[in-house]
Amino acid sequence: MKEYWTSLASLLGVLAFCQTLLQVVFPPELRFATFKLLNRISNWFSSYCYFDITEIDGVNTNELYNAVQLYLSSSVSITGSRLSLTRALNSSAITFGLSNNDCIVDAYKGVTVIWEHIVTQRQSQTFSWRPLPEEKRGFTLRIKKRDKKLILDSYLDYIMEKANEMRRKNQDRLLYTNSRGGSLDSRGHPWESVPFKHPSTFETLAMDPVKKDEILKDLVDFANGQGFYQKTGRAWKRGYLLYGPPGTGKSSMIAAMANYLGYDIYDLELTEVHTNSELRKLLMKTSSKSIIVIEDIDCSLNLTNRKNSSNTYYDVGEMRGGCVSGEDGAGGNNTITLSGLLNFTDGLWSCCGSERIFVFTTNHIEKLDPALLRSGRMDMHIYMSYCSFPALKILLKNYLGIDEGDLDCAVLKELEDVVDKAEMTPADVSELLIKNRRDKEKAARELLEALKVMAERRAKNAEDMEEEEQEKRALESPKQGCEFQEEEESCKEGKGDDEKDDNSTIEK
Ligand SMILES: Nc1ncnc2c1ncn2[C@@H]1O[C@H](COP(=O)(O)OP(=O)(O)OP(=O)(O)O)[C@@H](O)[C@H]1O
Repeated sequence: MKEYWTSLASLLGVLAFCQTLLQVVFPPELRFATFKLLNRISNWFSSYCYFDITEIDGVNTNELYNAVQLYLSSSVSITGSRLSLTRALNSSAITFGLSNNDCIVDAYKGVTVIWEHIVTQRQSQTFSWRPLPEEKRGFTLRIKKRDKKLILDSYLDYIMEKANEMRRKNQDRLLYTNSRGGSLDSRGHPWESVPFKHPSTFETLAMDPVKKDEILKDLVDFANGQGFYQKTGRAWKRGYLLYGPPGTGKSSMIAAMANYLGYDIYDLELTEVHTNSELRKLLMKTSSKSIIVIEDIDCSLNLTNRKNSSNTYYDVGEMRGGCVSGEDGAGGNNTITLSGLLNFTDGLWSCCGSERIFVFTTNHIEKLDPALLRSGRMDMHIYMSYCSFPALKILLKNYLGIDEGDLDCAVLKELEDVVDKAEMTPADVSELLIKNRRDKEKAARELLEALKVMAERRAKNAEDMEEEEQEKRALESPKQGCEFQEEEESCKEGKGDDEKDDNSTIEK
């Protein structure tokens, strides 16, 4: 036993001597360099390479980290055995996350990669304008060296794209409004937001399917068009003008667009904006991937003023019951000019974000200034029409669960014959269907009756108007009779043109 202790003491003595010798021969700097060299040599021979993606890049949040976290959450939920669960503000979905220092395997185009979530304590709080989290989090991506090109060229982009898609699906939309008369909230923000839960979608929207498809394709092209807009040097934005009678689904269309693309909505109340510069500030505080809406643009701005005035300014004071103010070429007091509004959608300021859609709605397109309608201003003019037969079939399906085949052929034919003549809005048709939704037969019958009554009333009105016109003409001098006849004919021609326009979606 004594011998054993003596040998151990000698061994420790030798070790202490070797350590001292090592300290003398290899000072700490040299040791560090040697360690690095060995590391490099081992990396040289290793077939793997590593990428670190930290949560905070300097002081900014690293978007790639968030994207990886979200992307991995879908596979983690299936394969992981220990998960971290989170639910973001305004989100209706729970996100699964990789636990601290856990690994997960992913595959992309036949290549296997390994993700490790690394969490360490932050050493010291370096000075920064915002406090950093106590934990330092990051992902390490381990891949084979030969796959480096594929990973750098497309895998990371693929992750960003997938994450954006998931974010759009998970996140509830937000509806912003500026209806506080220009006042700012506690964060100095001019917009106030509430969760946007409008259930309208392109499936529930009652309109001609061909027109609907055209709009959907346009939206998809826009949302996927980053490359196109970059290549052509155009700002990544698109303008839609929705026009048509009240109750034809203009607001529902905006909600469907937002739900389809996963964009937030900024509902701009123009009557609450006093100057062009205020308008500009509001625009600057909107985010990308959003729809900026000005509803009833003809009521928000008195655009007809232009025709009566040599100055091209439009006073919103008048619409608010205020008084007309002086000229405001560059955004002076209490006026928004048409040029200010056009700058808002078209000018340099409109490009302070990207992927934005502008939607103007109006019940009276004829009241709008031609400058607003000119080619290039609003890319697509969409007429929201009275209920047509294809739209009626969608409403019957949505509200009553009735397919074309479920209805008596004779009833279907009658509905088809009468629906266009009735000029009933989808809103009115919906109301009728909701009222009798428990009894499908009765609902269809009553709808048919209502459509017939409306069609008769319209025909009678048209007849009365025609008679009135004729009486008026008869009262005029017989000398002018022939002139009137000519006018009438040209008038009829003009009307025909209008009707043709009304039934089409005009894309510029
Ligand atoms: N095309 C449509 N498809 C489906 N539902 C519709 C349609 N049009 C109207 N509706 C129904 O009528 C209601 C009112 O429609 P909406 O507010 O979208 O019309 P609008 O054209 O924006 O009217 P306004 O010009 O008065 O604002 C909607 O909530 C919806 O239920």
